[in-house]
Parts: sequence; C-alpha cells; structure tokens
Amino acid sequence: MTKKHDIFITEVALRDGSHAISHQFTVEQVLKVTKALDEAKVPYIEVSHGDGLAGSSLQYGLSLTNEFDLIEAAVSACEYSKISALLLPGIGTLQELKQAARLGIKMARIATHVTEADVSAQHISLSKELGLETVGFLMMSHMAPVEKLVEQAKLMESYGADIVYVVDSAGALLPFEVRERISALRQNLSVEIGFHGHNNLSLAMANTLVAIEEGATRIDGSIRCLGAGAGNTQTEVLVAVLERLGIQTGINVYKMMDLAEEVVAHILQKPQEIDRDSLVLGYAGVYSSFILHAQKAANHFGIDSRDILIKLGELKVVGGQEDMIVDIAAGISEKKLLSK
Ligand SMILES: C[C@H](O)CC(=O)C(=O)O
Ligand SMILES: [Mn+2]
Repeated sequence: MTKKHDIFITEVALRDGSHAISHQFTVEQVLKVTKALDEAKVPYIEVSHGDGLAGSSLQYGLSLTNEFDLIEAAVSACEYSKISALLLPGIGTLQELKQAARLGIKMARIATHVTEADVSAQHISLSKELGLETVGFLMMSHMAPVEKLVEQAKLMESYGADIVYVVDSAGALLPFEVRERISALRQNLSVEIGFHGHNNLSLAMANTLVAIEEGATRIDGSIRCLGAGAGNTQTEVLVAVLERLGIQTGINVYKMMDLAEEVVAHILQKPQEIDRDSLVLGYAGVYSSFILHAQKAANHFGIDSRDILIKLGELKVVGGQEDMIVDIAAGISEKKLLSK
C-alpha cells in the first residue's frame, strides 16, 4: 500500500441504508446525520430512496418521506459536503434528475446492472449538461467476467462519466476478484475508478483496501454499516484504517465515531451484523436489497428465507425483479405443501 492515494469517500447510509430501514428516513434524521457528516468533513453524502430517485413504489418499498424533501434538507445542512443522488434509469427518469439538480445535488450516480450500461447514456449526458459530477455505477459486478465489465465501463466513460464504480451489490466478490476488476479498469479507462462493497461475507473492508491498492480513488462506506444486507464498508472504521495507512481522506475520525454511536446506532432497527440471511446474500450472490423483501415473503408463506435467497441466486435474479421474490416464495411453499 503506497501513500500516494488521496481517497474521496461517499457516505451512503442515507441512501443504501434506506433499504435496511424499509425507506423510513425522516427529515429530522437526515438533517441531523448530514449536519454531523458535514462537520466531520465527509466529501460526498448520498441521499435518495434506496433504489434511487423515484424508487418509492410498491415494487421497491414506499418511502415514509418524499426523497426530494430529504435531499432539500441534506443540502440545507451542508456547508462543506456535496450531496449526491442515485438514479437507476427506468426507475428514475430525466425529470427526477433535473429536480434533484434544482434542489442542489452536486453529484449524480447513474446505476445499471453490470451488463446494461447502454441504458445510462441519456442520463449520464443530462447529468453532465446539468453541471453535475457524474458517476457510472455498475451494479452486481460479480455477475460479469472482467472483459465484460471493462466493456461496460468503457461505455459509461464514452457517455461522459467522470468516474466509474465497481459495485459489489451482493457482497459476493472475493479480494482477488476485486483486484482483477479494479486493475483491469485502471488499465483500460482514463477516468477515476470507484468501489462500493457490501459486508455479507465480512470482506467489505478487505475488498476496499484491495481496490485502493489497485488504484480506486472513490470509495463508498456506510456509517455503522447502515446499508442493505450486512451493510457496506463501515465508514468510520475505514477512515481510521486509512489514517493508520497514511492515506488521507480529510475526514475527522472522532466525529464519525460520535455520530455512529450517538445517532446512527439509534436509527438502526437492529444492530448490523452478518446473520444467516445476509451471509446467504454473499454466499449465493444475491442483490443485498432483496433481504427484507425475502424475509417478508418467507413470513407470509411460512418458509425459510434462505431457501428464497438461494433460489434467487440460482435464477440470477437482478435488481428490478423484486416481484420475482413473491413468485419464488409461492413456488417453494406450494412444493412444500405437495410433498407433505
Ligand atoms: C439500488 C442499489 O441498492 C444500489 C446499490 O447500492 C448496490 O447495488 O449495491
Ligand atoms: Mn449498495
């Protein structure tokens, strides 16, 4: 690990963490957390529904609070930090992107499944026209071979993305797989590379450090692991580890520890740990945000949520196919009844 990297961290708890609390953030929570993150000098803070702008729906989960109110509150609380919003083309549209820009976001992250970068062209180019720093966010990166990932990342770069992220949505990548992916992107792209991990296999920190070693300069974390599944790379821990490594993030680690302990811990519905369901996400390569949907369906049909998650992994179900979760649960339940 060399000291030459200057890492820019994006705190994603107020977006990825939305999945973990069924999209129930309040304006008061967002104000309190963004103000403290701003004081800790976190460069970027992402705020939106867990599934990005316009995610609030029966398919993905209804938000308690309109995300534009949350974005507006976050922007008003920040003097230093820049607010980012996530958008998945097809869920969010150009209209929501314009609305978020009007409210003062400074970065837009356009997310697609790892093999579907071509659907991001319009959104990336509008984001650039709006003067936003623009990220291409390749989700479920474990599902594509390295060559495919490079091809898709190059598409995002060609549309104008300033940064392209390897997104380990399932927390399924092993450190050597992160190494080969980041290294291949570094060799083939001119733009900055980012990494977004999930901790389902307890590898988020290790994978993040490998990504940094290979040249990633944009890193996501969620404070107190407030993210989907077992959460993301834990931001306050990452800041401390990077400080020990002599890598500057500009973030005040004490302030992050206080925020994690005194505020974010109380937002969590239960402490973030790797339980059997989140472990299965990483083990079977399943989209982390499916976990609560699968648990709900398991309760409804009286079956084991792990069976649903394993099946989702076998069928290679991807983000956007949340309705499949109930179908799969109904199928498992029917089979169970017939076998009695
Ligand atoms: C919409 C997803 O939650 C985006 C993300 O954070 C991931 O794929 O991981
Ligand atoms: Mn995520």
